[in-house]
Amino acid sequence: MYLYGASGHGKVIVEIAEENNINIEGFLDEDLSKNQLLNYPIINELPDKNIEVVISIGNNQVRKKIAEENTQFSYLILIHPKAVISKRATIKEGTVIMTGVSINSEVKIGKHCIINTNASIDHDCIIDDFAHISPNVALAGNVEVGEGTHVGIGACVIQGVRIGKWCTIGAGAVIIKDIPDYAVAVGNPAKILKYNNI
Ligand SMILES: CC(=O)SCCNC(=O)CCNC(=O)[C@H](O)C(C)(C)COP(=O)(O)OP(=O)(O)OC[C@H]1O[C@@H](n2cnc3c(N)ncnc32)[C@H](O)[C@@H]1OP(=O)(O)O
Repeated sequence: MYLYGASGHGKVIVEIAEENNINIEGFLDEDLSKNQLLNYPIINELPDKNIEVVISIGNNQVRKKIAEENTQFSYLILIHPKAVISKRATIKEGTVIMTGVSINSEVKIGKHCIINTNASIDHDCIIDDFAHISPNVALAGNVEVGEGTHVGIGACVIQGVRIGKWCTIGAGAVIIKDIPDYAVAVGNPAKILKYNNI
């Protein structure tokens, strides 16, 4: 498999693939100044054929653009062996799940999401495509997170809350009511700071 994006996030994903004994051919990256990361080669030309890929870029908008522009690839799901995932959860292609994550019953996770280190996602949550749930986030039961939304490190969300699409939830925020599309919300209890211009 190849990782698209020779980045710090890519280093974490390499180690998930290694833990799963998946053969890593190298990174794909358009930056010609890069030629190696963690002893894996970086290939600057994008293959125009069906290869197995995970997009290892943290920016949700960029991840979406790359996925939409490169439909010739087969996108893998990568799950760290030390994540605990309900057999009733569903996870779509391109999504990566880091170490220490807990995902409970009937959670639905879309495509090309990042579920980062030690995040806790409780029963019946729905995470839409291209979302990023940062390290140590806690989502209570029945929370919805819209497409492309970034939930910042250590945030927590009470049960039943709906967070819209392309929102940014600040580090450590406590979300106790619904958040509209594109909002940037911070604090405890969280308040809307501004709106993302997407
Ligand atoms: C493995 C990994 O690395 S995963 C990556 C994880 N990264 C994150 O979780 C980052 C999350 N990002 C944040 O929390 C950011 O601070 C953001 C996106 C919420 C805001 O960033 P910016 O738009 O640059 O806002 P800026 O820094 O100018 O702050 C604006 C105001 O909001 C306040 N503020 C910013 N972030 C927070 C926060 N998380 N909680 C409370 N207040 C905050 C600032 O103090 C400032 O207040 P002031 O105007 O009274 O001085």
